[in-house]
Amino acid sequence: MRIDVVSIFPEYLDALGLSLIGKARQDGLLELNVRNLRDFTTDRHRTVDDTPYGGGAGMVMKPEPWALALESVLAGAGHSPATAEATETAAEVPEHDGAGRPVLIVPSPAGEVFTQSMAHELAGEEHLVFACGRYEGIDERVMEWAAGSFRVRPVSLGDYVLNGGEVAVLAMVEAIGRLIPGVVGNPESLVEESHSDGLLEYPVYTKPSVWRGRQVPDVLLSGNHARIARFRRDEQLRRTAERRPDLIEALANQLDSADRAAL
Ligand SMILES: NC(=S)c1ccno1
Repeated sequence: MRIDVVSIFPEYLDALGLSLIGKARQDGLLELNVRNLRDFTTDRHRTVDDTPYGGGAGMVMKPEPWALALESVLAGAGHSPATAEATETAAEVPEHDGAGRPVLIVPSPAGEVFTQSMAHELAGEEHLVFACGRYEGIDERVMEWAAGSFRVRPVSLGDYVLNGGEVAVLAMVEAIGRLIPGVVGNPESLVEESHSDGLLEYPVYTKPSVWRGRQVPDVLLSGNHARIARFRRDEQLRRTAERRPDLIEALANQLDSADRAAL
């Protein structure tokens, strides 16, 4: 997978050189390129923002530096940018082109919510591009223009506001990157995770069996795999009902009688 990121704070993404994602890059499983949006400005002050039309507080990111930066991303990946005249909106781009176009992910509180399911979906893509907005956001015409060459997806980590998209990109690249085959040493560890089956994960324990007077649940020391599996499923259900009742609602018709007994 190829990932391109455009930001006015490229050093924010340095953390993606560490740990599993860093190793995946060294192993050639993941290519990551970071561009500084200011390198695509033309004035002495490398200006990337201006006042909003219609008034209001804050500043808006200018469209032209973004278009130049995204055209550089396309060129770097061997794509030819669609001309602005060729397509006014994504709707005008033939569907079969969609599969070939990179996904442009724009972190925004106004986006669709990022989920584990979306992470799996995006982990199957060949080329992801992340546009890190700052200030009050990016001129909307950039997303309209980009739809001619990208599948544009505004995405939110959750219902809160950050100062920019960089922190969201760190989270999404980690969530997506770890799902790429070969990145996580033991793929089995990806199976029983929170949200992998629609439930929160069960509690985990390790040695010593008694720690500061607290005993590991006996069933986990029993060696009875059926009982252990039932205990873990019950803990998942209990935790999910307690912390995320919305997820239980979504699974209501999939729970069997043993599951319901745990709630
Ligand atoms: N909630 C998200 S992803 C965000 C991006 C910028 N501000 O908030």
